Amino acid sequence: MELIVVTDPDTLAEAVADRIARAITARPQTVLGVATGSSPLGIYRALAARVAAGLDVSRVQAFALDEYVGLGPDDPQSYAATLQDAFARPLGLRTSALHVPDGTRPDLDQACRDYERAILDAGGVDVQLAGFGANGHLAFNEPGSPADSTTRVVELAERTRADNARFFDRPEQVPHRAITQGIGTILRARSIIAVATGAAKAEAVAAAVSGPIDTACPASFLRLHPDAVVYADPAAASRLESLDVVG
Ligand SMILES: N[C@@H]1[C@@H](O)[C@H](O)[C@@H](COP(=O)(O)O)O[C@@H]1O
Repeated sequence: MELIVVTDPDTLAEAVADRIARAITARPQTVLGVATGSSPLGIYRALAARVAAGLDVSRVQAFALDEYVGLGPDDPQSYAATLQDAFARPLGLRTSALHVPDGTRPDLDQACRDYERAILDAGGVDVQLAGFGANGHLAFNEPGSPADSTTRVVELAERTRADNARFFDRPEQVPHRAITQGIGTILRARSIIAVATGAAKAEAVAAAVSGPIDTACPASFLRLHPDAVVYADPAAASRLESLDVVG
């Protein structure tokens, strides 16, 4: 796994947007894997600027990593709504080009199987963007998640619910469960770009990049992938040794 430390979050966003734009230019029907949280927001803004400057995304499809159980696209806190607002609409993607697990289906296990199938039917993810949970989670794969896991319903760790409470009016509104792509699902992507900014991610980045590859830090499984890169700012990389900062 490659680690690239860039000077600041804006530089990181531009560098990652360039990388994704190059992939889309080379393959206009690129299937992107998209993440929620604060970390990718600058990247989505930088990509939207490239679309405004002429990057053609009319054939791009996108698959979200995860969704809360019980929240549908009409709920502003759902990842479906968040990704429409932050990613799909600014890039001018058709609504149908963004796929998000359906956490409102009565049969959630079937919804998970259908989501795995939809990714396969689209030809798999070409470029997967991911953030890091402060506890090392990847998508909503909490510590303990196996490397070969597929899309499934998971219980969220209390730390994850607390970290994500800022997006809700009240902490108790944060759902207890989510549908998440599994680690195995994510590792099937042809390339993976994981991003981290800020000191709150330093421990997770250090564990993922230089700790043991095991379920205690699901993000460490990225090291099993042949084409995974981590972009971090100096704060997020501060628990690692001997770094070359670029950008
Ligand atoms: N399910 C998402 C993760 O996919 C994301 O990586 C994490 C980090 O969020 P942030 O970038 O806001 O720190 O948030 C949520 O838990």
